[in-house]
Amino acid sequence: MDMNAPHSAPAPQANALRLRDAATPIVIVGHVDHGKSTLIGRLLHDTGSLQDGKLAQIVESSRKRGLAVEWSFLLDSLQIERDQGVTVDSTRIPFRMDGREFVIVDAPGHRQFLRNMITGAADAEAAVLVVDALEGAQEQTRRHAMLLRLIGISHVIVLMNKVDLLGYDQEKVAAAEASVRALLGQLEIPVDAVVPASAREGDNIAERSPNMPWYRGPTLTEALADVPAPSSRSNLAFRMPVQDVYRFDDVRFVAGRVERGQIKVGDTVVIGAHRTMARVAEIGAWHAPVQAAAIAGQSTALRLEPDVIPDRGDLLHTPDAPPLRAARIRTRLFWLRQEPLRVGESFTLRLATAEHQVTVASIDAVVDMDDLTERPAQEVPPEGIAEITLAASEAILFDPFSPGSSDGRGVLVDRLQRIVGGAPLIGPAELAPGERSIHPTASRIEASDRARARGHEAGVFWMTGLPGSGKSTIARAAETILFSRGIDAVVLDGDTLRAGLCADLGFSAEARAENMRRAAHVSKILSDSGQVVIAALVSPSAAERAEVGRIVGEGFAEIHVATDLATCEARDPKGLYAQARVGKIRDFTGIDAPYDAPTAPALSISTADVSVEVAAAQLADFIEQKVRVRDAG
Ligand SMILES: Nc1ncnc2c1ncn2[C@@H]1O[C@H](COP(=O)(O)OS(=O)(=O)O)[C@@H](OP(=O)(O)O)[C@H]1O
Ligand SMILES: Nc1ncnc2c1ncn2[C@@H]1O[C@H](COP(=O)(O)OP(=O)(O)O)[C@@H](O)[C@H]1O
Repeated sequence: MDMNAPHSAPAPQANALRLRDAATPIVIVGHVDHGKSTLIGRLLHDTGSLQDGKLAQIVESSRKRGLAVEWSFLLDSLQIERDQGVTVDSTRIPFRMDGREFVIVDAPGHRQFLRNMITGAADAEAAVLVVDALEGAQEQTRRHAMLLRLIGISHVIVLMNKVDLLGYDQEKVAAAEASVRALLGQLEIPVDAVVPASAREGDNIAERSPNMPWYRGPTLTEALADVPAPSSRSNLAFRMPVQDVYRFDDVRFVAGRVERGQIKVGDTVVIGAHRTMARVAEIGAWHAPVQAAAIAGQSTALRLEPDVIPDRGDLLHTPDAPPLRAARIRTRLFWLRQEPLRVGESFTLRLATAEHQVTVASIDAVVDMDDLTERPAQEVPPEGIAEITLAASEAILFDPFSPGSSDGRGVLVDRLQRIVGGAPLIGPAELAPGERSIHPTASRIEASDRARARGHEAGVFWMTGLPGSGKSTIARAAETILFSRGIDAVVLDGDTLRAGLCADLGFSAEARAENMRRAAHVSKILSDSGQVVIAALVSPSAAERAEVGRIVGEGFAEIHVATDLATCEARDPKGLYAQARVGKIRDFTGIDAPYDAPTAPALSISTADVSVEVAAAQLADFIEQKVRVRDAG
């Protein structure tokens, strides 16, 4: 049954609603070459979990012939199977131990690891941190350990690997263990067990090693067996995100996975978004034994009375312990995009089966990956970690992020459906004194669709130059030329803005910065709506112009109207230079206020050397070449 098909007609298979025990996801991490792959191969073999009989045979026959088994080859074979699409799930390797199911979340590279961890592919309950006993903790050991802490993995088992190379020497192993414990202690990561082992030789993996009689602690599999199973979440308050609603013979079933708690026939549930109440009349009971209850980790289907119809994404909960409800949410962000994140950007927040439109209302702190301290910042750097506030246009139901569970594990998705960040939700965002609760909305229209409709892309062409350099004159002339070529540009002129929007501002450095900030935001709004913007402001400070570039983002181009001071002063179209020279006007740019010329403008026009017509044509040509949508054919 396609669980993603909306309200699909029934084609029930007997196992569609088969209730199964939840597997315990574990993630295996560690510095490259410290033995991760070998460990996975060994663990699968020693627990008899190699489903592919051939692989097991190869292992056995090479052992019988006295050949060393390269355990990591096992993993490579699995990888090849996955590449060929043989294995359905590309990141999860199941294995069983004493009747209990585990899933190894295979995360080859660092990036992949991070992505898997935070997208919820790895609801990892526990992590095995593999450390080469010879080399001790390395840079990646440290980074992975920090991520485990930030992600909130609650059970960490350290596998001190390759102790055969230390001759199983108790003292040497103890020294290596002490250094790893010191590192994890520094990072305040509690450790369930430190297991001295050799994945290659099989010491202390599934079998107690005869080579280390001095070791009294658990083997790796014993340590894993101590990790609480996900079903222990069945004692928490009931939550079931609605995956879909199915109809069978006019009977409707609400399908989903019980994330926490349990539900029995006869219980009352609340359908989160609308706060409607209903009674559970039946639990997943066709082509399968009738269930009286469903518990955390099970996929199930409920028949409700009255027959209410929740939407995909609604959260079912019990009335006594409701989830939090907030439209502003403090979020820990694992940012995956290659460009920085800035305030005002909008995304889809995916939370279990729900999707909400959210905007980044503030960036509250960025985590320094070297020492885990938090500091204020304007933006989140590529692949950075931060605390941000997300604002939605409606209240979102959620339980705060809790390690090892699916609670509050949000993911940010951009307009192209790319996952750009993991966003564990921490709690409702308190408004700081004086702060207003704002919930910006984002357009649903794609920039590419606007460009197609208008015949050109958007852009912000920011002209800077001394008073009288010719900014306004050229901007207006270029506007006319562009219009005749089918490009509708809008001119934001300093003098014009100052007559209205910025009428309250003077010419101090602060007032100019504010003037530019406003003009930048207006430019941004206009260009987001597909407009070509020509801004003509003195904008004397290079730092403030850089800030404008940040506000506008993509499509910003700095244009220097590089007319020299003498020429501007000679022109003095408004007589302001003359007044500034005699002190009637103070802080006049070029006379008694500074002007930082751009060092690398996208275009430079010196009107001292060319006519208005030529200068305007230069500008219009430049803009047209930047924004014109080229025919694909
Ligand atoms: N003290 C002082 N310094 C600079 N300019 C002055 C000043 N006082 C008035 N004017 C007139 O205001 C226009 C500059 O406004 P802007 O908004 O472009 O300036 S800024 O970017 O905020 O620096 C500028 O217009 P343009 O000549 O079109 O540049 C001036 O005519
Ligand atoms: N090549 C040229 N380009 C632009 N302006 C010129 C040129 N030659 C002379 N001027 C004159 O210089 C003055 C420029 O003033 P303005 O456009 O208001 O400058 P700004 O907006 O930079 O203060 C106008 O009076 C304009 O007629």
